[in-house]
Amino acid sequence: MKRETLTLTRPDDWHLHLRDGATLRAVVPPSARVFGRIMAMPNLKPPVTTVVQARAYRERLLAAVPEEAGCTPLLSLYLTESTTPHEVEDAQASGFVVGFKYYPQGATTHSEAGVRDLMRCEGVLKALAETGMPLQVHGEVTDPGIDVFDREAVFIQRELIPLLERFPDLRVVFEHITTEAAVDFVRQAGAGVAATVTPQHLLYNRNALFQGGIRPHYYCLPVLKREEHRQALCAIVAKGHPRFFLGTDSAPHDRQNKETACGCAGIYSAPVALPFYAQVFDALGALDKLEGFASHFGADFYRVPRNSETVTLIRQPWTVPLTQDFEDQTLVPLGAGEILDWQVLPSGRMDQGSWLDSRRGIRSGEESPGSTEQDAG
Ligand SMILES: NC(=O)N[C@@H](CC(=O)O)C(=O)O
Ligand SMILES: [Zn+2]
Ligand SMILES: [Zn+2]
Repeated sequence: MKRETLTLTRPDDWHLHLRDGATLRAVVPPSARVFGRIMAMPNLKPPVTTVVQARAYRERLLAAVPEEAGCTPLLSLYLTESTTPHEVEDAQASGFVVGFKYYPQGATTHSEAGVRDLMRCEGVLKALAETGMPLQVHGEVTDPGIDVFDREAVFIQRELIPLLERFPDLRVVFEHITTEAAVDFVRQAGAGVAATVTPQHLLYNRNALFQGGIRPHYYCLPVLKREEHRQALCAIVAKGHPRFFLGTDSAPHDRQNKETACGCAGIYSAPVALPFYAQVFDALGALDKLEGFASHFGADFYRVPRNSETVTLIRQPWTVPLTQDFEDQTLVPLGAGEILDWQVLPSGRMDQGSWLDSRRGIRSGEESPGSTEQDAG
Protein backbone atom coordinates (compact mmCIF):
# COMPACT_ATOMS: atom_id res chain seq x y z
CA MET A 1 0.00 0.00 0.00
CA LYS A 2 1.19 3.51 -0.76
CA ARG A 3 2.32 5.53 2.22
CA GLU A 4 0.12 8.52 2.83
CA THR A 5 2.15 10.30 5.48
CA LEU A 6 5.82 10.40 6.18
CA THR A 7 7.30 11.70 9.42
CA LEU A 8 10.99 12.53 9.42
CA THR A 9 13.52 13.98 11.80
CA ARG A 10 13.45 17.67 10.96
CA PRO A 11 15.78 18.15 7.97
CA ASP A 12 18.61 20.65 7.46
CA ASP A 13 19.53 22.50 4.29
CA TRP A 14 23.31 22.39 4.00
CA HIS A 15 23.61 24.79 1.05
CA LEU A 16 21.38 27.70 0.15
CA HIS A 17 21.54 31.34 -0.86
CA LEU A 18 19.53 33.72 1.26
CA ARG A 19 20.88 37.02 -0.14
CA ASP A 20 20.29 40.17 1.86
CA GLY A 21 17.78 43.00 2.47
CA ALA A 22 14.22 42.51 1.21
CA THR A 23 15.08 39.27 -0.56
CA LEU A 24 16.50 37.81 2.64
CA ARG A 25 13.35 38.75 4.52
CA ALA A 26 11.23 37.08 1.83
CA VAL A 27 13.18 33.86 1.39
CA VAL A 28 14.23 33.00 4.95
CA PRO A 29 10.72 32.15 6.29
CA PRO A 30 9.83 29.38 3.81
CA SER A 31 13.14 27.63 4.57
CA ALA A 32 13.06 28.31 8.30
CA ARG A 33 9.62 26.76 8.70
CA VAL A 34 10.80 23.41 7.33
CA PHE A 35 14.52 23.11 8.00
CA GLY A 36 16.11 23.06 11.45
CA ARG A 37 19.40 24.50 10.23
CA ILE A 38 20.07 26.48 7.09
CA MET A 39 23.61 26.91 5.78
CA ALA A 40 23.76 30.40 4.29
CA MET A 41 26.23 30.78 1.46
CA PRO A 42 28.54 33.81 1.63
CA ASN A 43 28.43 35.04 -1.98
CA LEU A 44 26.90 38.39 -1.13
CA LYS A 45 28.09 41.69 -2.55
CA PRO A 46 30.51 42.30 -0.88
CA PRO A 47 31.22 38.69 0.07
CA VAL A 48 31.17 37.47 3.67
CA THR A 49 34.89 36.87 4.14
CA THR A 50 35.35 37.38 7.89
CA VAL A 51 33.76 36.18 11.10
CA VAL A 52 32.96 39.81 11.91
CA GLN A 53 30.94 40.12 8.70
CA ALA A 54 29.38 36.71 9.28
CA ARG A 55 28.23 37.74 12.75
CA ALA A 56 26.47 40.78 11.31
CA TYR A 57 24.93 38.72 8.51
CA ARG A 58 23.76 36.15 11.04
CA GLU A 59 21.96 38.87 12.98
CA ARG A 60 20.10 39.88 9.83
CA LEU A 61 19.22 36.25 9.13
CA LEU A 62 18.01 35.69 12.68
CA ALA A 63 15.81 38.76 12.45
CA ALA A 64 14.12 37.20 9.42
CA VAL A 65 13.49 33.79 11.04
CA PRO A 66 9.87 33.62 12.21
CA GLU A 67 9.99 33.18 15.97
CA GLU A 68 7.91 30.02 16.04
CA ALA A 69 10.07 28.38 13.37
CA GLY A 70 13.00 27.78 15.71
CA CYS A 71 15.52 27.57 12.91
CA THR A 72 19.28 28.09 13.28
CA PRO A 73 21.25 29.80 10.53
CA LEU A 74 24.78 28.52 10.04
CA LEU A 75 27.34 30.34 7.95
CA SER A 76 30.12 29.73 5.57
CA LEU A 77 33.01 32.13 4.95
CA TYR A 78 33.99 33.11 1.45
CA LEU A 79 37.58 32.02 0.88
CA THR A 80 39.83 34.53 -0.86
CA GLU A 81 43.54 34.54 -1.58
CA SER A 82 43.95 36.98 1.32
CA THR A 83 42.09 34.91 3.92
CA THR A 84 44.44 34.19 6.84
CA PRO A 85 44.69 31.02 8.95
CA HIS A 86 43.70 33.21 11.89
CA GLU A 87 40.21 33.48 10.35
CA VAL A 88 39.89 29.70 10.67
CA GLU A 89 40.58 29.97 14.39
CA ASP A 90 37.97 32.70 14.75
CA ALA A 91 35.49 30.67 12.74
CA GLN A 92 36.09 27.65 14.93
CA ALA A 93 35.51 29.76 18.04
CA SER A 94 32.38 31.46 16.67
CA GLY A 95 30.12 28.42 16.91
CA PHE A 96 28.13 29.50 13.85
CA VAL A 97 30.67 29.59 11.02
CA VAL A 98 31.01 25.94 10.10
CA GLY A 99 32.77 25.96 6.74
CA PHE A 100 34.84 27.87 4.23
CA LYS A 101 33.53 28.22 0.70
CA TYR A 102 35.85 27.86 -2.25
CA TYR A 103 34.57 29.60 -5.38
CA PRO A 104 36.99 29.33 -8.29
CA GLN A 105 37.10 32.91 -9.54
CA GLY A 106 34.52 33.43 -12.28
CA ALA A 107 32.86 30.03 -11.84
CA THR A 108 29.42 31.23 -10.76
CA THR A 109 27.24 34.06 -9.39
CA HIS A 110 29.28 36.56 -7.35
CA SER A 111 32.52 34.61 -7.61
CA GLU A 112 34.62 37.60 -8.76
CA ALA A 113 36.34 37.70 -5.38
CA GLY A 114 37.01 33.96 -5.50
CA VAL A 115 40.27 32.08 -5.71
CA ARG A 116 42.42 31.90 -8.83
CA ASP A 117 45.00 29.51 -7.46
CA LEU A 118 44.05 27.40 -4.48
CA MET A 119 47.68 26.82 -3.59
CA ARG A 120 47.84 30.49 -2.58
CA CYS A 121 45.56 29.45 0.29
CA GLU A 122 47.88 26.78 1.67
CA GLY A 123 47.98 28.22 5.20
CA VAL A 124 44.20 28.28 5.41
CA LEU A 125 43.88 24.78 3.96
CA LYS A 126 46.38 23.51 6.53
CA ALA A 127 44.39 25.17 9.34
CA LEU A 128 41.16 23.69 7.99
CA ALA A 129 42.71 20.24 7.84
CA GLU A 130 43.88 20.61 11.43
CA THR A 131 40.57 21.81 12.83
CA GLY A 132 38.38 19.50 10.75
CA MET A 133 36.29 22.39 9.49
CA PRO A 134 35.13 21.51 5.96
CA LEU A 135 36.09 23.26 2.74
CA GLN A 136 32.88 23.62 0.74
CA VAL A 137 33.65 23.50 -2.94
CA HIS A 138 31.96 24.86 -6.02
CA GLY A 139 33.62 22.22 -8.17
CA GLU A 140 33.95 23.56 -11.69
CA VAL A 141 37.01 24.66 -13.61
CA THR A 142 36.77 28.05 -15.28
CA ASP A 143 39.14 27.34 -18.18
CA PRO A 144 37.28 28.75 -21.20
CA GLY A 145 38.65 25.90 -23.31
CA ILE A 146 36.70 23.37 -21.25
CA ASP A 147 33.15 22.66 -22.34
CA VAL A 148 30.58 23.87 -19.79
CA PHE A 149 29.19 20.34 -19.44
CA ASP A 150 32.65 18.95 -18.60
CA ARG A 151 33.71 21.50 -16.01
CA GLU A 152 32.86 19.42 -12.98
CA ALA A 153 34.53 16.23 -14.22
CA VAL A 154 37.68 18.14 -15.19
CA PHE A 155 37.69 19.88 -11.79
CA ILE A 156 37.94 16.50 -10.05
CA GLN A 157 41.08 15.63 -12.01
CA ARG A 158 42.75 19.01 -11.98
CA GLU A 159 41.86 20.22 -8.52
CA LEU A 160 40.19 17.80 -6.13
CA ILE A 161 42.52 14.85 -6.54
CA PRO A 162 45.71 16.96 -6.14
CA LEU A 163 44.12 18.88 -3.25
CA LEU A 164 43.40 15.73 -1.27
CA GLU A 165 46.82 14.29 -2.09
CA ARG A 166 48.38 17.41 -0.63
CA PHE A 167 45.97 17.60 2.34
CA PRO A 168 44.70 14.08 3.02
CA ASP A 169 43.02 15.20 6.25
CA LEU A 170 41.17 18.09 4.67
CA ARG A 171 37.42 17.57 4.98
CA VAL A 172 35.60 18.52 1.78
CA VAL A 173 31.98 19.01 0.82
CA PHE A 174 31.69 18.74 -2.94
CA GLU A 175 28.68 21.02 -3.38
CA HIS A 176 25.73 20.52 -5.75
CA ILE A 177 27.20 17.56 -7.61
CA THR A 178 25.85 16.87 -11.08
CA THR A 179 27.81 14.03 -12.66
CA GLU A 180 28.51 10.33 -12.41
CA ALA A 181 32.20 11.25 -12.09
CA ALA A 182 31.43 13.23 -8.93
CA VAL A 183 29.37 10.38 -7.49
CA ASP A 184 32.22 7.94 -8.12
CA PHE A 185 34.81 10.31 -6.73
CA VAL A 186 32.95 10.90 -3.47
CA ARG A 187 32.02 7.24 -3.09
CA GLN A 188 35.65 6.18 -3.44
CA ALA A 189 37.06 8.97 -1.29
CA GLY A 190 37.52 8.62 2.45
CA ALA A 191 35.17 9.50 5.27
CA GLY A 192 36.22 13.15 5.07
CA VAL A 193 34.66 13.77 1.66
CA ALA A 194 30.92 14.27 1.17
CA ALA A 195 28.56 15.85 -1.36
CA THR A 196 25.37 17.85 -1.39
CA VAL A 197 22.68 17.07 -3.96
CA THR A 198 20.04 19.55 -5.17
CA PRO A 199 16.45 18.74 -6.11
CA GLN A 200 16.89 19.93 -9.69
CA HIS A 201 19.85 17.66 -10.42
CA LEU A 202 17.80 14.67 -9.23
CA LEU A 203 14.69 15.73 -11.12
CA TYR A 204 15.85 16.93 -14.51
CA ASN A 205 18.38 16.31 -17.23
CA ARG A 206 19.64 19.03 -19.55
CA ASN A 207 16.69 18.62 -21.93
CA ALA A 208 14.69 20.60 -19.37
CA LEU A 209 16.64 23.69 -20.39
CA PHE A 210 15.28 23.53 -23.92
CA GLN A 211 11.83 21.98 -23.54
CA GLY A 212 9.83 23.72 -26.29
CA GLY A 213 12.05 26.81 -26.05
CA ILE A 214 14.72 28.20 -23.76
CA ARG A 215 13.81 27.87 -20.08
CA PRO A 216 15.75 30.25 -17.87
CA HIS A 217 14.19 28.95 -14.67
CA TYR A 218 15.98 25.63 -15.17
CA TYR A 219 19.34 27.32 -15.51
CA CYS A 220 21.74 26.99 -12.62
CA LEU A 221 25.41 26.23 -12.16
CA PRO A 222 26.66 23.60 -12.44
CA VAL A 223 24.31 23.30 -15.40
CA LEU A 224 21.95 20.29 -15.68
CA LYS A 225 23.62 17.28 -17.27
CA ARG A 226 22.71 14.25 -19.41
CA GLU A 227 20.17 11.67 -18.23
CA GLU A 228 22.87 9.12 -17.32
CA HIS A 229 24.27 11.57 -14.78
CA ARG A 230 20.87 12.27 -13.26
CA GLN A 231 20.42 8.53 -12.90
CA ALA A 232 23.78 8.15 -11.18
CA LEU A 233 22.77 10.80 -8.62
CA CYS A 234 19.40 9.13 -8.07
CA ALA A 235 21.02 5.73 -7.64
CA ILE A 236 23.43 6.86 -4.95
CA VAL A 237 20.84 8.71 -2.85
CA ALA A 238 18.38 5.82 -3.23
CA LYS A 239 21.01 3.57 -1.68
CA GLY A 240 21.13 5.78 1.39
CA HIS A 241 24.86 6.42 1.09
CA PRO A 242 25.78 8.45 4.21
CA ARG A 243 28.10 10.92 2.48
CA PHE A 244 25.47 12.29 0.08
CA PHE A 245 23.05 14.67 1.71
CA LEU A 246 20.57 17.48 1.21
CA GLY A 247 21.70 20.92 0.03
CA THR A 248 19.08 22.65 -2.09
CA ASP A 249 21.36 25.33 -3.54
CA SER A 250 18.18 27.41 -3.58
CA ALA A 251 19.38 30.55 -5.37
CA PRO A 252 16.77 33.27 -5.79
CA HIS A 253 17.17 35.87 -8.53
CA ASP A 254 14.50 38.39 -9.40
CA ARG A 255 12.45 37.28 -12.39
CA GLN A 256 13.77 40.22 -14.43
CA ASN A 257 17.30 38.91 -14.01
CA LYS A 258 16.30 35.39 -15.02
CA GLU A 259 14.08 36.15 -18.02
CA THR A 260 16.50 38.27 -19.98
CA ALA A 261 19.13 38.08 -22.71
CA CYS A 262 21.85 37.15 -20.21
CA GLY A 263 20.02 35.51 -17.35
CA CYS A 264 21.47 34.72 -13.94
CA ALA A 265 22.29 31.18 -12.87
CA GLY A 266 20.29 29.88 -9.94
CA ILE A 267 17.03 28.09 -9.16
CA TYR A 268 14.79 29.18 -6.30
CA SER A 269 13.76 25.87 -4.80
CA ALA A 270 13.52 26.48 -1.05
CA PRO A 271 9.72 26.67 -0.63
CA VAL A 272 9.19 23.44 -2.60
CA ALA A 273 12.40 21.57 -1.92
CA LEU A 274 11.28 18.96 0.60
CA PRO A 275 8.14 17.97 -1.36
CA PHE A 276 10.28 17.69 -4.50
CA TYR A 277 12.87 15.51 -2.78
CA ALA A 278 10.01 13.35 -1.45
CA GLN A 279 8.66 13.04 -4.98
CA VAL A 280 12.06 11.88 -6.24
CA PHE A 281 12.61 9.33 -3.46
CA ASP A 282 9.02 8.10 -3.89
CA ALA A 283 9.55 7.59 -7.63
CA LEU A 284 12.73 5.69 -6.84
CA GLY A 285 10.88 3.44 -4.39
CA ALA A 286 13.22 4.76 -1.71
CA LEU A 287 11.04 6.85 0.59
CA ASP A 288 12.65 5.03 3.52
CA LYS A 289 15.98 6.60 2.52
CA LEU A 290 14.72 10.19 2.52
CA GLU A 291 15.24 10.74 6.24
CA GLY A 292 18.91 9.80 6.20
CA PHE A 293 19.56 12.04 3.21
CA ALA A 294 17.52 15.00 4.44
CA SER A 295 17.98 14.86 8.20
CA HIS A 296 20.82 12.63 9.37
CA PHE A 297 23.82 12.48 7.07
CA GLY A 298 24.51 16.19 6.84
CA ALA A 299 24.37 16.68 10.60
CA ASP A 300 26.64 13.69 11.07
CA PHE A 301 29.16 15.01 8.57
CA TYR A 302 29.17 18.48 10.12
CA ARG A 303 29.43 16.87 13.56
CA VAL A 304 26.34 18.51 15.01
CA PRO A 305 23.49 16.67 16.73
CA ARG A 306 20.62 15.53 14.56
CA ASN A 307 17.50 17.64 15.10
CA SER A 308 15.18 16.36 17.79
CA GLU A 309 11.97 17.68 16.19
CA THR A 310 10.10 16.09 13.31
CA VAL A 311 8.32 17.20 10.15
CA THR A 312 5.46 15.39 8.50
CA LEU A 313 4.75 15.15 4.80
CA ILE A 314 1.36 14.09 3.52
CA ARG A 315 0.45 12.73 0.12
CA GLN A 316 -2.00 15.38 -1.00
CA PRO A 317 -1.56 16.97 -4.42
CA TRP A 318 -1.06 20.71 -4.57
CA THR A 319 -0.04 23.16 -7.25
CA VAL A 320 3.28 24.95 -6.91
CA PRO A 321 2.61 28.69 -6.83
CA LEU A 322 3.61 30.56 -9.98
CA THR A 323 5.45 33.31 -8.17
CA GLN A 324 6.42 34.73 -4.81
CA ASP A 325 6.00 38.49 -4.83
CA PHE A 326 7.35 41.03 -2.37
CA GLU A 327 8.10 44.72 -2.64
CA ASP A 328 8.94 45.25 -6.31
CA GLN A 329 10.37 41.78 -6.84
CA THR A 330 9.10 38.50 -8.18
CA LEU A 331 10.65 35.10 -7.63
CA VAL A 332 9.64 32.11 -9.72
CA PRO A 333 9.96 28.91 -7.68
CA LEU A 334 11.18 25.58 -8.99
CA GLY A 335 8.32 23.71 -10.66
CA ALA A 336 6.04 26.78 -10.78
CA GLY A 337 2.55 25.67 -11.78
CA GLU A 338 3.36 21.93 -11.51
CA ILE A 339 1.33 19.57 -9.37
CA LEU A 340 3.28 17.91 -6.57
CA ASP A 341 2.16 14.79 -4.72
CA TRP A 342 3.59 15.64 -1.32
CA GLN A 343 3.25 18.61 0.94
CA VAL A 344 4.70 19.53 4.31
CA LEU A 345 2.34 19.74 7.25
CA PRO A 346 2.85 22.64 9.61
CA SER A 347 4.82 21.56 12.65
CA GLY A 348 3.25 21.29 16.10
CA ARG A 349 4.92 24.55 17.05
CA MET A 350 3.23 26.44 14.26
CA ASP A 351 -0.36 27.43 14.37
CA GLN A 352 -2.51 27.44 11.28
CA GLY A 353 -2.16 31.18 10.92
CA SER A 354 1.58 31.17 10.73
CA TRP A 355 1.57 28.45 8.10
CA LEU A 356 -0.84 30.39 5.92
CA ASP A 357 1.27 33.43 6.54
CA SER A 358 4.22 31.59 5.03
CA ARG A 359 2.16 31.32 1.85
CA ARG A 360 1.26 35.00 1.87
CA GLY A 361 2.76 36.80 -1.03
CA ILE A 362 2.86 33.57 -2.98
CA ARG A 363 0.51 33.81 -5.94
CA SER A 364 -1.07 30.54 -6.90
CA GLY A 365 -1.98 29.55 -10.45
CA GLU A 366 -5.49 28.88 -9.22
CA GLU A 367 -7.64 31.82 -8.26
CA SER A 368 -10.03 29.89 -6.06
CA PRO A 369 -9.32 30.53 -2.38
CA GLY A 370 -10.41 26.96 -1.69
CA SER A 371 -7.66 25.40 -3.79
CA THR A 372 -5.74 22.46 -2.35
CA GLU A 373 -2.75 24.68 -1.88
CA GLN A 374 -4.65 26.91 0.53
CA ASP A 375 -6.01 23.86 2.28
CA ALA A 376 -2.54 22.64 3.00
CA GLY A 377 -2.84 23.01 6.72
N1 LIG B 1 23.89 27.66 -8.23
C1 LIG B 1 23.69 28.75 -8.96
O1 LIG B 1 23.37 28.63 -10.13
N2 LIG B 1 23.84 29.99 -8.44
C2 LIG B 1 24.28 30.35 -7.13
C3 LIG B 1 25.75 30.24 -6.95
C4 LIG B 1 26.27 28.83 -6.83
O2 LIG B 1 25.87 28.07 -5.94
O3 LIG B 1 27.12 28.41 -7.62
C5 LIG B 1 23.83 31.79 -6.84
O4 LIG B 1 24.30 32.37 -5.86
O5 LIG B 1 22.98 32.30 -7.56
ZN1 LIG C 1 28.04 26.87 -6.49
ZN1 LIG D 1 25.03 27.58 -4.32
